[in-house]
Amino acid sequence: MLTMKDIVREGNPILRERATNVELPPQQEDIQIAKEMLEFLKNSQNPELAQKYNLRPGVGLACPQIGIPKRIIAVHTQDDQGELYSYALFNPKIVSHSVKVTYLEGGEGCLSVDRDVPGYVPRYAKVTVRGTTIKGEQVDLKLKGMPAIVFQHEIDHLDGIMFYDRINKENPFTPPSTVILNR
Ligand SMILES: Cc1nc(NNC(=O)[C@H](CC2CCCC2)CN(O)CO)c(F)c(N2CCN3CCOC[C@@H]3C2)n1
Ligand code: NI
Repeated sequence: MLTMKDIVREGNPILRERATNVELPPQQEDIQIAKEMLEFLKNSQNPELAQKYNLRPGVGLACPQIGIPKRIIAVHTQDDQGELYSYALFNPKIVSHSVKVTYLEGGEGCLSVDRDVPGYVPRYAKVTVRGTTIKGEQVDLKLKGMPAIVFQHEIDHLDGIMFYDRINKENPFTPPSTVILNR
């Protein structure tokens, strides 16, 4: 099982590289990686397991964060209606998005960043993400709210972008012109 020792931290150049597409249909090796990433997120949200294995809680994970530069992400989060979004996706990409942007009121963090970086991280309020599931099906996920933010954070990792790259340098708490999500 994946634990925090498997998570590379900022300073590792892999976090600044563009990850490569995986071969489709997904091969067993990549399916295994995707499953382990999703399992890590579930474990990290289980109080007993998180404490037992000293896991930082996570709702998303990108493959470069475990030292493998492949375009694989895992997301395990709920939206504000409490609906569960639990996906591992191969070669995900944003195929459309809203003009509107939103922010997590409390800012963002990252399992690869062992420090607080305050500030609003602008994200599209709505996105359609296209990718391939573990079953090999292509899906178009229409997302808003927390799931939309998580998928954008993870897809950024595949392009070597860290959340703090998007914080306004002059005024990190630039008043958002749109809805603010409560974390
Ligand atoms: C928002 C949040 N970010 C948590 N951590 N950071 C992460 O997931 C990073 C990715 C997220 C940072 C902002 C957007 C994506 C990891 N990243 O670096 C991957 O690239 C959380 F842990 C968390 N929640 C709320 C839901 N809760 C349910 C019960 O279990 C605990 C869990 C805690 N919400
Ligand atoms: Ni991250």
